[in-house]
Amino acid sequence: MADEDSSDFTFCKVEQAENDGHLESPSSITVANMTLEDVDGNGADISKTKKIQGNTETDNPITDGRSLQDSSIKEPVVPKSSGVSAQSNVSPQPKSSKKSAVRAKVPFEKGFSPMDWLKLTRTHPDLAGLRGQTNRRLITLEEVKQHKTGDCIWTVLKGRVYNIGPYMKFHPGGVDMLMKGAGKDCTALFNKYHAWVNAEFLLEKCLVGFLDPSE
Ligand code: HEM
Repeated sequence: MADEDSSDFTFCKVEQAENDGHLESPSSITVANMTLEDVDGNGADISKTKKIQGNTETDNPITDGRSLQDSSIKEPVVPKSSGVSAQSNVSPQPKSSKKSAVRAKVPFEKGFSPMDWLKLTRTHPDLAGLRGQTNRRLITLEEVKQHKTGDCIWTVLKGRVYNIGPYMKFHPGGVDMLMKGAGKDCTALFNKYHAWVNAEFLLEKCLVGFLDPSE
C-alpha cells in the first residue's frame, strides 16, 4: 500500500504540513533566500528584491518611485549568477569582469515621482519647448551645445535630440547626474548607468529632433 510506504516522498511532505500547520520547512526558507539575494552587484535589481520582501518602502503604488520605472525597463535584469548555484551541484557562473557603474538613487521631491512625470507628459502641451515647430528636423551638435541652461536643456541620446529640462527633477539618478548630459551626446553615460531604461518612451514628449548624421 502506498500510504504505508514511508519512502513515499510526496506522502511524507503532506503529512508534515498538516501536522505543524506552519509550513515552515527549511527548504522553503532556502528558496526564499536564493531568490532574494543580491548576488554580485553587477546589475542585479535591488529594487525588485525589496518588492518581493513585502514592499517595505511604501504601500502606495502612486508614490512608489520604483513602480513606474519598472514599466520603463525594456528587459528584465537577470542576475549573472544566483544563490541557486550555491545550493546546487552546478558550479557558479564566472563573474563578469566588466562591472556596471555604481548607481545611487536620489529620493524624489514631492510631486516628482515617476508617476508624476507620466501625468505631466500626458497633460503638458509642449515639453519639448518647440512652440509649434516640428520635431522631425535635423539638429547639429553645435546647436545642441547652445542649449545647456534654463528650461531648454538639450541632450543627444541614440541619435535623438531631447529637451531634458522638464525631466530634470524627475530623474531618479538626480539632477547633477542628468546635467552631465546637458548640451552633448549622453548615450555612453546613459548606457553606462542604465542601458535598460526605455528613454524613448520616457522622453517621447521631449523630442526636439534628430542629430544631423552628416556631422
Ligand atoms: C537622458 C536621459 C535619461 C533618462 C530618461 C534617465 C532615466 C533614468 C531612470 C528611469 C532611472 C531609474 C532606473 C532604475 O530604477 O532602474 C535612472 C537612474 C539613474 N540615472 Fe538616469 N536617465 C537619463 C540619463 C542619465 C545620465 C546621462 C546619467 C549619468 C550621467 C544618469 C545616471 C543615473 C543614475 C546614477 C541613476 C540612479 C541609479 C539607480 O536607479 O539606481 N542618467 N535614470
